[in-house]
Amino acid sequence: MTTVRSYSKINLGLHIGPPRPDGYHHLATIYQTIELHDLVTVTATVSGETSITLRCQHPGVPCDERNTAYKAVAMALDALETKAAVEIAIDKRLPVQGGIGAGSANAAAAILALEAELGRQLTANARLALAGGVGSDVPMFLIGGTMLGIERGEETFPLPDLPSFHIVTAFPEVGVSTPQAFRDWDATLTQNAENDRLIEFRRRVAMAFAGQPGVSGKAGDLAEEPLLALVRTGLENDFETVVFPQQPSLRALKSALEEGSLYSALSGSGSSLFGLYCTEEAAQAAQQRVRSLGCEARQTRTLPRSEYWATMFI
Ligand SMILES: C[C@@](CO)(OP(=O)(O)O)[C@H](O)COP(=O)(O)OP(=O)(O)OC[C@H]1O[C@@H](n2ccc(N)nc2=O)[C@H](O)[C@@H]1O
Ligand SMILES: Nc1ncnc2c1ncn2[C@@H]1O[C@H](COP(=O)(O)OP(=O)(O)O)[C@@H](O)[C@H]1O
Repeated sequence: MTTVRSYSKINLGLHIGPPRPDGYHHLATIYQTIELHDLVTVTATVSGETSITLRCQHPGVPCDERNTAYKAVAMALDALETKAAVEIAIDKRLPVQGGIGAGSANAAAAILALEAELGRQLTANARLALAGGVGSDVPMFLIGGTMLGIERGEETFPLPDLPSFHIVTAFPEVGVSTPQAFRDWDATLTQNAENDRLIEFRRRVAMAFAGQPGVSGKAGDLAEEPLLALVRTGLENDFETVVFPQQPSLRALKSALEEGSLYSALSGSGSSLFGLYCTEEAAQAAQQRVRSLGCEARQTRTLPRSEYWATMFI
C-alpha cells in the first residue's frame, strides 16, 4: 500500500490564446504548487488480468474509468506492459471543479504510487507524455514548485522557485466547468492579437525570473523579486473576464483577499480564489474577511519543488 499527498496548485497569471485545431486552447500560465492536498492510496499486485477499483467519498467524483486517477493507472499499466490488480482510494479534501487542479493532481499521484507499488518506473518522457494524455495540468504535478505552462498547459517547465508565501484560498460552493469557461471566453472575443499576448507574457516571465531590468521599465531593479516584477507589470487571469460576470459574488471574495496581499486572483478557471501574503497576520486577517462573507477559507502556503518531492510520500 502506497499513500501519496496529492498537492494542489494555483495559477499566477493565465492568458488564453486562440483555439487549436484539436479544440484545446493555446495558453500561457505560471503554475505554483501549494500545500493543500488530497490523499491518494494505491495497492497493486501483478496478476494475470488487470482489474482496477476506485473508492472516493466525494459525491462529485466518478469512481469509474472517468476518474483521472483511474485513467492514469490504466494508461501507466499499458505503458509498463504489465497486468495488475489495482485498488485506488482517494481521500478527497479539496473542492471538485475548483481550479486548483485537485483531480489532475490525483492522476499524477496515482502514477507515482503505482510505480512505487510495482517497483518499476516509466521513463521521464513516457510519464510526462502519459500525464498530458490524462489532462492538460497533470504533467505540472510531475515537476512541482514554480513552473511555466504553455501549449495547452501540458508543456511545463520548471522556473526558479519563488520564496514560500502565505496563502489564503477561498472555496466558494459553486463549481466552474473548465470546458464551459473556455467556450465562454471564445464567445466574448475578437481574437486577432491573442497569440501576441501569450508571447508577451512568456517574455515578461523570462525577464522577471532572469532578474533583468526593463520589466518595470525602470533601471536598477535587477534584484527585484520575480513575483513583484510580474505584479507590477500586470499579472492577470483571463478567466476572470468570463467567470466574474456569471458569478458576481466572486468579485467580492477577490476584494476581501486583496487587502494586504501581494497579489490575489481566481485560480485556473475557478471557482477558487487566492491571495498571497508576506506575513501570517495579513493572511489571518484575509481569512477572517472571506469567512465573514460566508465562504470557506483556508490558510496555507506555496510549496517549493524540493519540499514538494520530499514530503509527497507518506
Ligand atoms: C485551464 C486550466 C488552468 O490551470 O484550468 P483548471 O482546470 O485549473 O481550472 C487547466 O489547464 C485545465 O486543465 P485540465 O483540467 O487538466 O483540463 P483538460 O482535462 O485537459 O481539458 C478539459 C477541457 O477544457 C478545455 N481546454 C483545456 C485546456 C486547454 N488548454 N484548452 C481547452 O480548451 C477543453 O474543452 C478540454 O476538453
Ligand atoms: N480524481 C478526481 N477528483 C476530482 N474530480 C475528478 C476526478 N476525476 C474526475 N473528476 C471530474 O473532473 C472534474 C473537475 O476536476 P477538478 O480537478 O476537481 O477541477 P479543476 O480542474 O477545476 O481543478 C469534475 O467534474 C469531476 O467530476
